[in-house]
Amino acid sequence: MSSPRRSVHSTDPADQPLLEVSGLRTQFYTDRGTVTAVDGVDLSLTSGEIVGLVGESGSGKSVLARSVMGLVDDPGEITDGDVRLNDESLVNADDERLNELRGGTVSMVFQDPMHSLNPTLSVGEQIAETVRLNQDIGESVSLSAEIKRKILGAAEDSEAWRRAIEMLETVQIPEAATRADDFPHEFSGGMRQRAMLAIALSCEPDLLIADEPTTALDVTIQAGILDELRALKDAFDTTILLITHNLAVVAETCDWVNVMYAGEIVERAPTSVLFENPSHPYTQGLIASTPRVDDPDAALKPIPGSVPDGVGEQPACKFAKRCPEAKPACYEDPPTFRSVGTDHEVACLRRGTEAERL
Ligand SMILES: Nc1ncnc2c1ncn2[C@@H]1O[C@H](COP(=O)(O)OP(=O)(O)OP(=O)(O)O)[C@@H](O)[C@H]1O
Ligand code: NI
Repeated sequence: MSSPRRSVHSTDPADQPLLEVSGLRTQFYTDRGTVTAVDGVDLSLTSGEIVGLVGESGSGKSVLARSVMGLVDDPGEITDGDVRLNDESLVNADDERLNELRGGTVSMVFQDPMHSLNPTLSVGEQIAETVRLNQDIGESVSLSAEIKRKILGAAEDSEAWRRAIEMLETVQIPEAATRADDFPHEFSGGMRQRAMLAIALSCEPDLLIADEPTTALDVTIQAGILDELRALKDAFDTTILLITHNLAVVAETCDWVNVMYAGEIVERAPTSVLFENPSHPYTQGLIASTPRVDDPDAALKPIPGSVPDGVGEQPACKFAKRCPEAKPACYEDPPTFRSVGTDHEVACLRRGTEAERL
């Protein structure tokens, strides 16, 4: 659904985005100094959209995702800005509330599946557990989960187990009924990633954050998972934030794309617009450095240099040092977003209307 971007300032509740990230800054206090991994990000997701977040390794995609979930690793913290889900602040929410939301409304597939599965429980049991928790949260406010489990006992357990197998089938684990008894170490990397997705989907979340959900998978299974994400969106109006450095995955799956560089969003547009008319020199560089599906033999032009590490002073435009179009002003004047087409915004002094453009 490529609905036009809705105004953040609209007073119509139907126009409110599901997720609204504003001015978000996340920093880590390390021996090297303070690392600013997310540096003033604004992001808005409307119900039923699949929104892509792309950028080179180290650009801050995972930290942004973890910040939204309230799961920033030590020694990091959110130092500025807000994350609002259905207009409720998550930055100010307590752990109890965050846990409640993470079990149902929001769920995340982490980039590192081995560290997010419990090694001591079978894969099926872990999915069944999520199903049970989700039912408890969804159905009962008066009865504690513990009591409810005792009363409902085996019947609910077998229902949760059946659902767990169904979810493993959904993410294309072969012989799901047998493999459900396996422990995470008995799964391949790709299967673990799919198991993580099964757990995330079994919450039937309103918002799914999927961090590189297909990276370890072969192309056929990758396509199946992407189909699954689209089907999920259609069936439940699930909003998905899809993080990847694979532009082909974005092109195929997302309604919108946000391009992230050194902790900042530098360009956003509907997917087709972004690929037909990339504007930011960084986006243009990313596309030129990626193999083309339609012309796999075309010469690739890597972007020279690398993503800054987020420590110390940066030029006003953090891409300036690597940018083929940089002018002295790019080092001095911070770029703000400019419109370069319908729903198409870019943070670059060298873009915009003739009057704006450097
Ligand atoms: N726990 C941490 N402590 C210190 N710095 C961190 C920590 N986690 C992330 N960072 C730093 O934050 C920056 C952004 O990292 P992040 O993992 O978000 O990048 P990414 O875009 O997800 O990259 P990739 O595509 O490789 O997954 C990097 O400079 C990284 O070193
Ligand atoms: Ni990452």
